[in-house]
Amino acid sequence: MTVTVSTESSVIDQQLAEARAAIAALPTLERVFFTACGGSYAVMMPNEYFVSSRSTSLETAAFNAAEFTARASRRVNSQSVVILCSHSGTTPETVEAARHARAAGALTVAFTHELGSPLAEAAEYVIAYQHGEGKSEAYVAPSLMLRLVAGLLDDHEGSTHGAAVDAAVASLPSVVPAVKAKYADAADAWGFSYRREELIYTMASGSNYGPAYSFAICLLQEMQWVHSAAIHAGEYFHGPFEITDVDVPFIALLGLDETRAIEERAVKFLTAHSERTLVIDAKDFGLDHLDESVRGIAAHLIFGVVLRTFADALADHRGHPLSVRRYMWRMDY
Ligand SMILES: N[C@@H]1[C@@H](O)[C@H](O)[C@@H](COP(=O)(O)O)O[C@@H]1O
Repeated sequence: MTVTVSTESSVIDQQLAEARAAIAALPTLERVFFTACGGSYAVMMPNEYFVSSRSTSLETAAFNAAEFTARASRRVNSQSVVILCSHSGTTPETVEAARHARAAGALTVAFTHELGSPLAEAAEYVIAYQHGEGKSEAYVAPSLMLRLVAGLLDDHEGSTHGAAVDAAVASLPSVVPAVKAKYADAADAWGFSYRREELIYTMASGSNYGPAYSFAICLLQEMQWVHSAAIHAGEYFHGPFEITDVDVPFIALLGLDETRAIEERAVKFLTAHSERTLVIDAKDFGLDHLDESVRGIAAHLIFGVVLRTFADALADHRGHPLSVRRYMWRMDY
């Protein structure tokens, strides 16, 4: 059995504080870019939503790392922060994006599980998040990135997101086990019922699009070899709703952020025309204790956990472990 050793939480707190202080010390900050690949890119999406919907002065964008480098935007410069993420720290596109951003004069902050990895070497600041056995839900990549971004906004604009986000993240170690237990039976029943399904779509908007995207491309396509696509709930009525039918499976997310009405409109149509829709509503996550100002942006942290519970159940009933790959990491590509 592989034992995954994670960095101590006190060390991670120090890394987070150092990265935040370095960003605050920039003479001018105009832009925050987020870039990564695959599941790590999906982690970026809610953070781009957070900056975009809350900031009064900063430009922001999230890119696949290969495209970030290929675009070679001249707006990536000394007035920019570039936040990167790679679990392994070895994904070549993400390492290259860090080198590119640094050469362009941007401040680079990398989230990775692997200290000493090429990405950790390439970036100026590194936050080594926890993963695997013994991890704390407060110290995984999505939680830490949200804390960094809230702190960045507070430092730059005098906002007060940090305390509420920190409190939300600190509550995760108690919220997550309860949520997992709550969905265990539903996930098992869904996994059994959908075990022979060849195609399952996902749908969401706003800060929850990232988890929907990650479930479609990482868990269904990569890890289960099930056809899928993440459909933006606002885009649903502009093409995708034509494939809706009684027997076409969807997982539709209802979040708590400003875009919930967009998701509700799509779910209303979907459930009227399909008998195979699983709706996961963040109102059922038990997040009422969180400050209302951050409940919406915190919900994606729980969607990730809940969707993983469904993926574990599906993998179990399909007899197809989530670790199996045909091509990834097995050959040159
Ligand atoms: N599901 C993801 C993939 O989408 C990603 O390509 C890969 C490398 O990612 P990272 O750069 O985070 O190591 O890891 C995971 O398996």
